[in-house]
Amino acid sequence: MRKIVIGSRRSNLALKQTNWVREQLEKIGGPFEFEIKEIMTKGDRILDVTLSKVGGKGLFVKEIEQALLDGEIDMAVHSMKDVPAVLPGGLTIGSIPEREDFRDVFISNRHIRLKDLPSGAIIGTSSLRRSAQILAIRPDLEIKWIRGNIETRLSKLKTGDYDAIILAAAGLKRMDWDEELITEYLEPETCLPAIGQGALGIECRESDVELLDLLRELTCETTAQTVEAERAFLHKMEGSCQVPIAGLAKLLDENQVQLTALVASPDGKKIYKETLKGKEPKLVGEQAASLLSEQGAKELIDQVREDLANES
Ligand SMILES: NCc1[nH]cc(CCC(=O)O)c1CC(=O)O
Repeated sequence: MRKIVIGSRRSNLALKQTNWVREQLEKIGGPFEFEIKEIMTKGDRILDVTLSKVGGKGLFVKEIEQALLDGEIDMAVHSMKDVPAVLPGGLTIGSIPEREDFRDVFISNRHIRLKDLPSGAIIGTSSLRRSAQILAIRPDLEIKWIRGNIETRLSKLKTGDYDAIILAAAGLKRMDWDEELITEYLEPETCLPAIGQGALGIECRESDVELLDLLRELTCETTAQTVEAERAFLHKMEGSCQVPIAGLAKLLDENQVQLTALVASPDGKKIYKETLKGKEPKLVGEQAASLLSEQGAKELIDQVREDLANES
């Protein structure tokens, strides 16, 4: 009997996701037992700085990856949208289970839909991707940064600093809070989701063949292929969370993958967006990146990078 140690962030959502994966693996069975080890990451500790300024979403993942490399844990369950485009050497995503809802949602105590908000209303988000796309359709709204896990954000909404907040449907659905809170789903035409949004990824050591065999059983091929296209775009675009970047792929009947990819200026005034399809997910992602780059997205990204370098 091998004991497999699963590393997890301490947030309720992370633990919920990790426990779900554990249950699925236990159902598959085999000579394994599982233990969950909680890890406090830097991203969880630093709550007072804009996320993009302190090194981005990768913060949540880095320390867990180090624990994998050190052999302290054997696997970790991530939200794919938090996983940087490039993994450290020696690690791999062993499984991508079936995707939850990929959409963002609108949550407010006073208003039902985004379009109901009066001019000057304050939206809470710490995502450049969300703020750029919302400002593109509602330049009259105000964006105010908000940090913390889902519970923290919901309580900040209650205390009245914000008229509405935007969250991912997937997190709320996994917590079973969707029915009670969601009054509007933002379709991808309005707010294209983050790359990998709604999908989980299970990371482990490349050399752990035994575990990889087990994890493969939990993979959803459709999700894996669509997320591959999205992440190929992210990688080729050299995107970070310092630039509004979004992407959503779906599988068409003829076994083709169709990807909609977006890069925007932070104020939402300039939006590069294309939809393209092909048979090879990785290629489709890379083609999308080339196409948007040619149109001017590359300059936009370089400009943001330069501005950041000058700031610090
Ligand atoms: N940015 C944090 C984050 N990372 C993953 C999710 C949950 C949704 C998912 O699995 O994609 C969330 C919360 C949110 O954006 O509302």
